[in-house]
Amino acid sequence: MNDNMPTGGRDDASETSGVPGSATPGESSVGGGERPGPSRRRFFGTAAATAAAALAAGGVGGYAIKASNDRDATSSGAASSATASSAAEGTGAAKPGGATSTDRSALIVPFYGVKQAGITTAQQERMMFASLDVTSTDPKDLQFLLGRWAALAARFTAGKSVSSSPDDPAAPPLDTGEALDSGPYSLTITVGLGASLFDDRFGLAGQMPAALEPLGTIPGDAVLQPALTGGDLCIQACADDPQVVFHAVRNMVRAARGTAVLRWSQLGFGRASATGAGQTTPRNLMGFKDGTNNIHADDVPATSEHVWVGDETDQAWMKGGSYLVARKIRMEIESWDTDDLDDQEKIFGRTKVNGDPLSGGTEFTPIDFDKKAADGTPVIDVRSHVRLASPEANGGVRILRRGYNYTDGQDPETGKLAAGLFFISYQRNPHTQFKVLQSRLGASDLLNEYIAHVGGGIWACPPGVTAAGDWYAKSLFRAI
Ligand SMILES: C=CC1=C(C)c2cc3[nH]c(cc4nc(cc5[nH]c(cc1n2)c(C)c5CCC(=O)O)C(CCC(=O)O)=C4C)c(C)c3C=C
Ligand SMILES: [Fe+2]
Repeated sequence: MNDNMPTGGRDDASETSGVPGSATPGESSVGGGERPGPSRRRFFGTAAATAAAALAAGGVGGYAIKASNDRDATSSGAASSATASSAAEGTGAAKPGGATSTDRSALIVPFYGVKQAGITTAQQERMMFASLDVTSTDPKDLQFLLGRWAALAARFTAGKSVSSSPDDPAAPPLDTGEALDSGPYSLTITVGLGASLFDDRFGLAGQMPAALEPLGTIPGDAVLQPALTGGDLCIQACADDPQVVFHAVRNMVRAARGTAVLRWSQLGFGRASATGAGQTTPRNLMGFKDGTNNIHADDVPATSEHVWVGDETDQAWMKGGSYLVARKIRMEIESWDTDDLDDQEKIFGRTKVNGDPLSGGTEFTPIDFDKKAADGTPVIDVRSHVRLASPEANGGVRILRRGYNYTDGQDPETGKLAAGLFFISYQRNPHTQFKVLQSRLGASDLLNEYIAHVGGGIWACPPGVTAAGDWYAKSLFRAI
C-alpha cells in the first residue's frame, strides 16, 4: 500500500460509508448538524451501490508516487506525507515502489490534495469524459454520490479496484474487472458541477457561482447539439492507458446507478496540448503542434492568475477550484486534407512541421504580430488563429488548454471521418476568459471553414478532496 493512501482504518471508514457523513474525525455533522441519512438498506439497494459501498482497504503494492504538478506542498490534513513530499512541481517520478522511470504503468498522481488533480497535472495520453444527469431529487443522494466518487477515485488513482473484499459468487462482481491487471498509469479523476445542478431540485440555487452562468450566444455556437451538451455533473478521467480511463468512468457511472445517469461521453487520445514544462508539444489531427503557448503547470504566477479561482469568487466553496469548458469540435478532415500547405500555415500563423511563427524564429519565439510583408500586409494574417486567440488581441486573457484528439469512426450519413478536437480549457472565469476568446474566434477565425462546434459545456470543478471520508464540493453542502 502506498503511504499517500488512507491507512486500513481510514479506508475502512470508506467501506462503511465511503460517503459524506462518515465517521471522519471532525466531520461528524453535515448540513446543520444532521448527517445525510439514507438508510443502509437504500444505500445498499443495488448491486452498483453495493460495489461502491464495499470499498475496503487493500493494497496494490509497488506503485510509484508521481510528482504532481497541481498539488500544493502545503496540502492539509490527510493529504498524505507522500503527497506533500512528492509535490515538488514538475520533477520526475519518485520510485518508492521500485518502479523504473520508464514503467509508466506504475506511476501514481496523488489523489488527496487542496487542488483537484487533472487540471495542471502534466497531460496524460488518454482521456474519457462523461457528462451525467442526476435523476434523484434528494440532496442526500447527491452528497452520497459525491462521496462514493471520491472514495472510488482515491482507489482507482492508486491502482486499486472498487474493493478488495472478495466477490460474492451469487452477486455481480464488485468491480467490472477490465483494469484488474493494469497499474494506475498516472490516472487522474476530475469532477465538475454543471449549472443545471443549481436549479430548485437540491436547494443549491443560492450557491450557484456567477461564473457558472450560461455563456449566452457566441458566434459559431448555433450548431451545439443538446444530446452532446451540458449535464449536471462531469467526470474527466485522464491516464496513460485507454482501458484505465474507461474502467474509471464505467465504474463511477455504475456507482451512480439510482442517483445519476450518463448523458453523453467522449473518448480522447493523443493529448492535443502540453501542460507540463518538460512535455514536447503534441499535434492535433490537422497535423499542427498544439499547445506551444499554453500555460504550463510549473508557471505558478500564470496558474494563479488564469486558472485557479481566488478571493474574487462570489461562492467561497469554489475558492481553489477551476472552471472547465469542454467543446467537441468536429474537423472537416477530408476538406482540410485538400488545402495547400501555404493556406494551412496562414490559417494557424505557424509552420506545420516545426510550429515556428510565420513571423520568424523557432517554435517558442514570441510571435511578432506587427511584422509586415513587402506588400505591407501583416505576415501573421489578421484572421489567423494564433492572432485572434493571442493575449495581445484579448487584453491579456489566457486559458489552460487540456484537449484531446477524438474520433467516433465514420459519419454514417456522409461516410466522412467523424473526428476532431475535444477541446478542454480550465480558467478562473469562463465569461471573462473562454467567452472572450471564442467570441473573437467564432466571428473571424480562418479555421472556421474547417471546424464545427457540436457539443460541450461548462462545469465548476471544486477544490480537491483532502481526506478520506470527505467528498467532492463538501463545503458547498455545508453552506446549505
Ligand atoms: C476559445 C478557445 C480556443 C478554441 C475553441 C480553439 C480551437 C482550436 N485550436 C486549434 C489549434 C491551435 N490552437 C493554437 C493556439 C491557441 N488556441 C487558443 C484557443 C482556442 N483554440 C489559444 C488561447 C491559443 C494560444 C494563443 C497564443 O497565446 O499564442 C495553436 C497554435 C499553437 C499553440 O500555441 O498551441 C494551434 C495549432 C484547433 C485545431 C482548434 C479547433 C479544432
Ligand atoms: Fe486553438
